[in-house]
Amino acid sequence: MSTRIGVVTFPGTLDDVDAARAVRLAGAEPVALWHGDADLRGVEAVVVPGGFSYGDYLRAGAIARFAPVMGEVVTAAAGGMPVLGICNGFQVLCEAGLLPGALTRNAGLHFLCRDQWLTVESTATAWTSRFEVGAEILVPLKSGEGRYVASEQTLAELEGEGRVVFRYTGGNPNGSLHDIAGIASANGRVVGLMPHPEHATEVLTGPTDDGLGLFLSVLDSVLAA
Ligand SMILES: NC(=O)CC[C@H](N)C(=O)O
Repeated sequence: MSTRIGVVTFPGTLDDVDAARAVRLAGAEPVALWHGDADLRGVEAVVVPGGFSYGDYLRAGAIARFAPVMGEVVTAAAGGMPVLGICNGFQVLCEAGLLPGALTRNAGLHFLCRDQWLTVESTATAWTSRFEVGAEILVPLKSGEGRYVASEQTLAELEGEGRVVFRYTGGNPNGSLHDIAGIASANGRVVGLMPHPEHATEVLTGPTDDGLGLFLSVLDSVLAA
């Protein structure tokens, strides 16, 4: 029986179809999770995908964190379930308190849409174990509120505990502090990143298939649990 991985849909989510496809390409079974249902349907990991949940009103991710499904995601994460937040999903995970810091307007105040090089800084997470530390990967970036900020103390903790998972390389596109593109929770089970690995799972449709490694990694972590 294949691993069941939930993919959350809020009003305004755009990237749930690609996230489900990435899950399927990795060999797992995607399970649709509706924002209004406080039910994770027996999944073993969750992806919170990108888009414009609730139209980015107030702040990107600020309303989505109150959706009934997010209460279940927070509880499951506390129990060690792997959770991946991509772009708007990363914003939602920060708003929900599963990851520290916040995503703010890009330094240039423009929405950016481009392919972006990242360095994998940590393989000690549920979502990056299949990579090599220092690997450079190319995946799409498309966001208006992608500038990662956090207090000096939080940044020092993230750096000191090896929880910066992805860093922008070849230029910082949005002014993120410490060039941070993605971070992990203290136990390495929850990861959020602004660029989109689910759009880079096959060379036919993405710039590379570099993003597939995240979806393959989580299968190892679920099997090992
Ligand atoms: N691609 C996305 O998920 C975009 C996230 C959010 N709407 C932003 O513009 O920052």
